[in-house]
Amino acid sequence: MKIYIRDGVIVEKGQEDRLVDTGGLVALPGLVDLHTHLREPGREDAETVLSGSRAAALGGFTAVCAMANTSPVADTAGVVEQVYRLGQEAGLVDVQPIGAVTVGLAGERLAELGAMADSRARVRVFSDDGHCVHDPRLMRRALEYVKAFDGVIAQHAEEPRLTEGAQMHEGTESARLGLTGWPAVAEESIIARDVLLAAHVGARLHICHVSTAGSVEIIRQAKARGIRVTAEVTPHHLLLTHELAGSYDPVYKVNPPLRTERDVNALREGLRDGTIDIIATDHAPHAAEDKECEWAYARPGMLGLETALSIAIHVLGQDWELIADRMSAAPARIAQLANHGQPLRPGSPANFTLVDPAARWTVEPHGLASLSHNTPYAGMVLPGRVVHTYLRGEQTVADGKVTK
Ligand SMILES: NC(=O)N[C@@H](CC(=O)O)C(=O)O
Repeated sequence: MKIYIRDGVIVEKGQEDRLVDTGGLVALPGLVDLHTHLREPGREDAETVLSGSRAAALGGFTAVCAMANTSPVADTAGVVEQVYRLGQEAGLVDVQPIGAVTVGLAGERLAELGAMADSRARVRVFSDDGHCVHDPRLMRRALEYVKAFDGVIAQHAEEPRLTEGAQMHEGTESARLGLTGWPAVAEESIIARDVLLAAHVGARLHICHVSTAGSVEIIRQAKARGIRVTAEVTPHHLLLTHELAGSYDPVYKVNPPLRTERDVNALREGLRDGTIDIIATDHAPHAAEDKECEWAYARPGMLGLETALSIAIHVLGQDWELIADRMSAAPARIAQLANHGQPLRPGSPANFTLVDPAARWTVEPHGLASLSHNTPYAGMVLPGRVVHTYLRGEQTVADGKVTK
């Protein structure tokens, strides 16, 4: 297949100023991640906008949405503009900042949602991720506010009173290990409440990192009723289960926690039938001091950007149409990123990635572009490798190496 490009846009044959021959590689629209932690400003030892952009490009992404739980929190126009500018300077993927819903993620007062929406960063997705917007009145107000510009509230669904002291999924394994559990109902009760609030307000709600079979069922029913809810699942919740906590290796500690095989199967089914709209990485880099310690003291979170596509291929098979929808078209639509997610045809921006489906590679934590090493896939042999990535016709990854 040949892709003809002019001024960063795909054109008809004969109009190009540049030609890319895909050879035997699979061409996918540039992947879009709705849930990335870039850690800048504040924890540049764990990740920066530049290092995270490198990891993203190597993973086949052309756009990432940067979560707001930085330090300072991205709760003002000033901070979201800073992150946006850093993304432009890195120039490897489009970095779209997510704004906090509440000031300082404290869950008490609404942040400057309108100012962030009107800023140069043009924020459309708001999230207190890492924290649940727990107060139902505040959640209602946030939904009402963003409805005016068809924005979306991305909820980290966790009833904090049910997860106090929680270290892992509440079930047979937590009982056996003697660790406090994070019950499925802590997630499901917030999702149930919030789909009703979204229905009441008529605004868009997005559920971050869905992890339980019960959550999938609530979202399925809400969609059947016409409620404007979308949902994401992470690669790790599609593959890994709670028994891994038995190793006491904190690389497996994550929020929400790894669940049961039954949950994994329900998440896969939900992703296939469209109940779950997208795969989002929840790329959560942590410095060694925060991760290479005892389980109880370790921060939750796992790397995801550089392995997401391979895990998707591993879980879904080489279903390129499904992968292109769940990892590019649908997340671009939810985040209102008009220049991403389009099919590769004349008129679309030349954002794409070329993948060798036959390649297998071994995950080496210190060989990744991320500044942190907390991948749960160390030593695993994964299918599918990103060979080249293009952003507006410019190569960001060439022969598996980032160009900047
Ligand atoms: N997903 C995670 O396990 N961690 C996230 C925040 C969070 O959701 O706790 C992080 O920022 O590290």
